[in-house]
Amino acid sequence: MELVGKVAIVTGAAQGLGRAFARAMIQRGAKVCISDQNVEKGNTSCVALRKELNTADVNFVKCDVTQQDDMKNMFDDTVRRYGGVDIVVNNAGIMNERTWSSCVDINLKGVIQGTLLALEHLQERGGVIINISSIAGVVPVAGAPVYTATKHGVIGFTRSCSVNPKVKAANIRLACLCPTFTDTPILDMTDDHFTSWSSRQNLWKDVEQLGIMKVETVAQGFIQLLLDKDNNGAIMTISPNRGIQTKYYPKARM
Ligand SMILES: NC(=O)C1=CN([C@@H]2O[C@H](COP(=O)(O)OP(=O)(O)OC[C@H]3O[C@@H](n4cnc5c(N)ncnc54)[C@H](O)[C@@H]3O)[C@@H](O)[C@H]2O)C=CC1
Ligand SMILES: CC/C=C\C[C@H](O)C(=O)/C=C/C=C/C=C\C=C\[C@@H](O)C/C=C\CCC(=O)O
Repeated sequence: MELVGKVAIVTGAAQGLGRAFARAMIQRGAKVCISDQNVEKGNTSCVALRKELNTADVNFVKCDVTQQDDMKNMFDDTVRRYGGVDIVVNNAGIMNERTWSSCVDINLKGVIQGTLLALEHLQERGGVIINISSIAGVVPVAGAPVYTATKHGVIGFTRSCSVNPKVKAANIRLACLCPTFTDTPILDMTDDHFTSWSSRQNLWKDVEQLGIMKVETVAQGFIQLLLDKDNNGAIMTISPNRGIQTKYYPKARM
């Protein structure tokens, strides 16, 4: 029960990896706010987690990460309910090369907004910010250039925040999680998600090459990243062929 007394927020947690991250933290004693733009799925998942884990320490808040008011309300509601925040997981993300501007709004700007609000809320008692990137944040992906740009941006932003002296002085830690393909609805992509300069077929070749991991496998890596107290600025990749690898980039030259 390593997270007893801790309060966590997870965005995009109505399903998929976000719900798995929330479950794993609740199982370790944390009180968790799950948020999502999908109210129906969010409420259903909240009820299911309460029943499955026999706890009342999970609540759902509607939050579209592209809406600043929603984001602020998510934090304020959590502080009102649980007295503070210790862990913020900026997880919400989509794969859509056609509506590429909304992909940037959700996958990158949403993570930036969530991180900036988290830094404000964690200043007093410190804490951890885990931003969900992807292996597409580390390697080029011909089939999904916009998605890849957002995930590269998440890593650059997170690492830059991690080397800020103010962040270290406030006892705040930031890290990125970079899994490869994992069995969630995001994989239910169709050709409508792509343009002539991206390709579902091309991306699916990568799926076939890399394989598809179970959500539980990625959640194990997430918990390992969360509980490692000395990994500020770390990038954790998780893949079928190389397992969990944590990388530390050279410190920035000031
Ligand atoms: N499943 C995979 O193969 C991989 C996923 N990822 C990343 O993991 C994160 C979670 O993805 P999955 O669980 O796989 O996808 P998913 O599609 O199962 O879940 C994404 C969740 O985000 C929510 N969401 C979408 N737009 C939102 C918005 N504007 N505001 C708030 N919530 C919103 C959706 O309603 C959904 O519940 C994403 O950032 C994704 O890029 C990274 C590597 C691999
Ligand atoms: C359906 C798309 C949904 C989500 C995409 C997700 O973020 C994702 O995992 C994307 C992966 C894209 C991979 C593309 C190319 C892979 C190239 C290979 O060379 C493998 C690269 C690195 C492997 C790293 C390892 O540890 O094995």
